[in-house]
Amino acid sequence: ALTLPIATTGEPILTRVAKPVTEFNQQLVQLTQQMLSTLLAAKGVGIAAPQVHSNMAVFIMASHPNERYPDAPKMDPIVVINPSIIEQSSQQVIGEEGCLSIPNTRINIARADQITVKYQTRYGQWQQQTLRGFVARIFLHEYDHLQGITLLEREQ
Ligand SMILES: O=C(O)C[C@@H](Cc1ccccc1)C(=O)SCC(=O)c1ccccc1
Ligand SMILES: [Zn+2]
Repeated sequence: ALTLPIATTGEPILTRVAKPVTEFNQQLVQLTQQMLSTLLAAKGVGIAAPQVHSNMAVFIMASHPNERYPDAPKMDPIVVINPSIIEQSSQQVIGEEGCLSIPNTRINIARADQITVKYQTRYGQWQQQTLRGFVARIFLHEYDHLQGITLLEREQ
């Protein structure tokens, strides 16, 4: 699977609301494979479909320890499709974030420390999970991308 060009600030795709996935077909599998290759090549911890010019409600989370979050969990990439947030803790944590679409930028963002989420796997199976800490932060960052929101809109 080859890597895809990453949209950067100013490209309209980053400001649009992504559309729900209805066809769990080979085309979707190929998109997720290309998103994963792009994510790994960019050494990120997440990537959303709009960032590779696709308007589908799909993102990948791939937490791994990094200089900013050295104790981040090392996890197998998770493909998240048609996500919704069921609950967010009122307790928030401020943390530094980057964005593959906003190069050379680090912004401190307040996010809920714990969230309950629902999403479909690449096979269309519904999952409901509670996420905490850095993984919850990644989910919320990618979920924002599906709403057409980036760090620049969240910056105080
Ligand atoms: O633009 C993206 O979605 C990728 C972004 C995801 C993300 C980073 C940090 C917090 C939440 C979500 C990145 O992976 S930026 C590169 C990176 O690995 C990183 C940058 C700053 C802090 C921690 C990690
Ligand atoms: Zn981003």
